[in-house]
Amino acid sequence: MSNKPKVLLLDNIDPVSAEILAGRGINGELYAKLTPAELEAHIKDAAGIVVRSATQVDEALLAKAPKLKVVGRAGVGVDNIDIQAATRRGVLVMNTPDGNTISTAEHACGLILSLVRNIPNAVESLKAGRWDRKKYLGTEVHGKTLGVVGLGKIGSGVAQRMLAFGMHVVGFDPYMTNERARELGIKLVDMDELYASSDIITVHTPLTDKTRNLISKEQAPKLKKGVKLVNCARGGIFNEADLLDMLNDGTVSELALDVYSTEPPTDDMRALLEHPHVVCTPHLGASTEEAQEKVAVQIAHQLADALELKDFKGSINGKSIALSTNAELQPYLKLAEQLGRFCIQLAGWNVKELTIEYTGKCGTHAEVLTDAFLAGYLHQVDEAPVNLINSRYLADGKGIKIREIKESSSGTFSELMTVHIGGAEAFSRVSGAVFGDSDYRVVGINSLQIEVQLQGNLIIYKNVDKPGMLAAVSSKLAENDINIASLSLGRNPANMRAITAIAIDKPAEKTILEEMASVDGVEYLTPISL
Ligand SMILES: NC(=O)C1=CN([C@@H]2O[C@H](COP(=O)(O)OP(=O)(O)OC[C@H]3O[C@@H](n4cnc5c(N)ncnc54)[C@H](O)[C@@H]3O)[C@@H](O)[C@H]2O)C=CC1
Ligand SMILES: O=C(O)CCC(=O)C(=O)O
Repeated sequence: MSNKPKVLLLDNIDPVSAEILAGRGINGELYAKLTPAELEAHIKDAAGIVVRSATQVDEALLAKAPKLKVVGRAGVGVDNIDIQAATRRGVLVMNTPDGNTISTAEHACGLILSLVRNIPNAVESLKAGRWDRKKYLGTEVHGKTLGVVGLGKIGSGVAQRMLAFGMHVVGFDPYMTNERARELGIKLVDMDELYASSDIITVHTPLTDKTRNLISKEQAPKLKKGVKLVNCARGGIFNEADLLDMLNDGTVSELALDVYSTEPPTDDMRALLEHPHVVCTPHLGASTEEAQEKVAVQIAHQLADALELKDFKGSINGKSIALSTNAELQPYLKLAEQLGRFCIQLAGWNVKELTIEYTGKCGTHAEVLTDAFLAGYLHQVDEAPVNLINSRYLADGKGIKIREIKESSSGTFSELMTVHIGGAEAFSRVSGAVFGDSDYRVVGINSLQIEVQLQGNLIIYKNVDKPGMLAAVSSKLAENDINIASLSLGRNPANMRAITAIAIDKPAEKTILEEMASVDGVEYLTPISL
């Protein structure tokens, strides 16, 4: 059996993806269509899976894929992937945001032209032996107003193309600046103005709570009578149940759909699809040779890069993971993770608030460093694996409140990470720093200076600061043949308390730790293994 990582390439992905993966030492297995049972069998040992829109990557499927690291979408929309479930499981989800832009924009324009010139109906009529020239009198788009909702890659592309046809283009997109709109020749308007002024409305947004039912009976009074509608984005942006009535009462004169809230559309959609003023295509926006090759090439490279932990382009649920390959960050990522491992063992599970204070330049990357800290902090959590993708999500699920503070550099250390542990019994603050390239140390616990390397087996205890303490505690190690590798002690004369960190050559058994903890004056003792 090959020990190369295996990636399932589903939904008729262009075979070029398998060739690219093979060149990167990855087994890409191409399957046009799998039954649920076959998919379950194949996904068991897969490190990656690439889909288009047909395969539903849901919680149930992810649960059957213990080795899965990456889900790749050869396309834009990820609505067939349960991002939350993937994030929870630490599985990276990535898409290819621009590989099919041109094809989809061209398809939307094709639909617009099909509508205004009755092309599909006219073709069908002629093929049926009729010569209906009068019936298929059309209209020009020149001089008419096109309303584009969603001025991202595809929406802007449609606008540009239809401007070339002489249309006026108005658009709505909360994230589009006036300056960029002006450059494109689009007039930015609010939705009410877009509804009121558009002869044709085309939508190019994702399906979200804000875009669902963007056009339904409710908007009818706002629309230009006989408006033409195009949806080449996602089913559900138009209220499908209302569209038939809106066509029948003349609110909408022509409708073009490429996408449906259920794909393939269910039987209750038949009346709408068969309506003479409806042009419909079976989700063909991205179905061109060029787009399919582009997305297959892009996703294969992206997936191979991610599996090699080289780059995370196109990642959707791994904001910080994209940064994690930054060479300068590596020592701080390691420090953060080791500090996380240290803190959870020091403070236990009752912590409900963690404040992470970044001193110096490392604060620029506070977000990814906190994710790394949390990955270390939650490393013992049973929902393996915990990584930069799901660590914050898991912390949230455990009700742990996370705060970040960024300070400019001050004091002894120019770069310092300090963790304030809310609700911990004995140890409420831990500071760590990087020495050289790869020497990670705790440099303070509570308000005391202490220096211990974040590696191997440690014992940390708090004690009354009185003569003979160290000898009494360390003798228990000597009696059990455990060598001390290093030792650091911080004292607070004001309250006569000290904290001691001992690095030992091998782990101490529970009975030895109990003996140490029972020494008179030891108030709290905990082993730490890193
Ligand atoms: N029919 C097909 O085969 C294809 C469909 N698509 C779909 O087309 C849509 C657009 O894709 P792209 O342009 O690549 O994405 P994009 O991310 O570049 O653009 C989406 C735009 O929608 C805007 N937007 C989000 N919420 C909005 C709202 N409430 N009102 C107005 N604008 C809003 C965003 O600001 C963004 O500019 C997506 O839904 C995608 O899944 C994409 C490729 C192929
Ligand atoms: O893979 C396809 O053909 C669907 C494309 C699509 O809808 C998308 O990329 O969002």
